[in-house]
Amino acid sequence: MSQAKSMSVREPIRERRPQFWQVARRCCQIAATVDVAFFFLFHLLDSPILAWINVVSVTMYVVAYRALGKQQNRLAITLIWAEVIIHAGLGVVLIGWGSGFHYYLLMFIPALFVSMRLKGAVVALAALWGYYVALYLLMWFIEPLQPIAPGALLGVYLFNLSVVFAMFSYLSFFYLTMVTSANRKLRRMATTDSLTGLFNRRHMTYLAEKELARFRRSGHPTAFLVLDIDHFKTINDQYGHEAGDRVLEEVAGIIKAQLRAQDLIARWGGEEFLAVLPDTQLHSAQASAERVREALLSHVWLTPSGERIDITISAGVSEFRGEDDLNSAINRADRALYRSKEGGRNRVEVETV
Ligand SMILES: Nc1nc2c(ncn2[C@@H]2O[C@H](COP(=O)(O)OP(=O)(O)OP(=O)(O)O)[C@@H](O)[C@H]2O)c(=O)[nH]1
Repeated sequence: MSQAKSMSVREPIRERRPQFWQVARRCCQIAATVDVAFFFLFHLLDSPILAWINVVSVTMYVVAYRALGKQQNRLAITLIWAEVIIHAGLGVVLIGWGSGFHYYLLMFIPALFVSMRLKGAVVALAALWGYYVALYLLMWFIEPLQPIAPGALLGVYLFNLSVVFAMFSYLSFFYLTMVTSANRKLRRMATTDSLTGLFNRRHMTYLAEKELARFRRSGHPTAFLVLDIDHFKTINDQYGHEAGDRVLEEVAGIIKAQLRAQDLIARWGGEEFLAVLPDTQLHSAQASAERVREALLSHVWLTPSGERIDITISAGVSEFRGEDDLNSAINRADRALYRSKEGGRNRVEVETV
């Protein structure tokens, strides 16, 4: 029962959005620095209460910063919330709405959605809105308790506005960077094979179809190589799956190194690779396949335990023909590959009919 319960415990917030807590830590540093500036500013403006409030604020940010470092996120976020809400409220009540202290409350809007689940964020947002409006209405009915000179008020307003602008810009830039890198990662995951880094089958099919369309338009020759590691099962069986994986990675690297930058290379199946060679005639493609075969043959292959092993590859070569669809061109390369295997492996065969 207790185990079932612990299995259903929700994932801690930090693990869901680690970058958010990183930026929250940075915000604690910035906010504490701003509060130190406020301490001196309000002393100069002869507002000791507002000045000493900042000592409390800095202490709260320091504790929140340390709590974030220890992954005590709930404590940290409570402290940050309390600091901003009380500080903004006191600032407005003591020197007026014109101080611009209320702008700091708005900074919570994006942070709420990133740090909470949707339902909690909506409730907190409603509460924040209520507090903001209540503060505004309150200042309609009362005068500031510790007014400062109009020039000083303008200075405080401009300072607050500038800090909020700077912090929003920082947060926006941070989110933009995060989204861009997440998109890049997703695209990479959707198009590449995670083990070898080559294109995956789905993306290769898309790219090869595009090459086929280009071939139909321009008639430029386009060749196919299907490459298959020989007796790969034995490597797995004798040295383990992990050793097999390392071989796949290295073979992928060698194929890539031997072909041109514009050639498209994919992991087509378990130990099978497909390369599409644009603007390449059959005999050149055959020479490329031979180059790959020889490079693999002359490479020194070592197992994780340092044992030397032989790795060879067989290949089949074909090219697009006028009436082709993608499958028929690949099938011809496959048949040529089959002849390589039948003929003793470690060979390159070219399509016949
Ligand atoms: N380590 C590892 N092995 C894989 C992976 N994908 C497929 N395989 C293995 O690749 C082996 C392919 O075996 P077979 O199809 O019999 O081919 P082969 O042993 O290379 O024999 P020939 O192709 O006839 O020379 C199988 O044992 C699969 O389990 C992978 O991602 N990692």
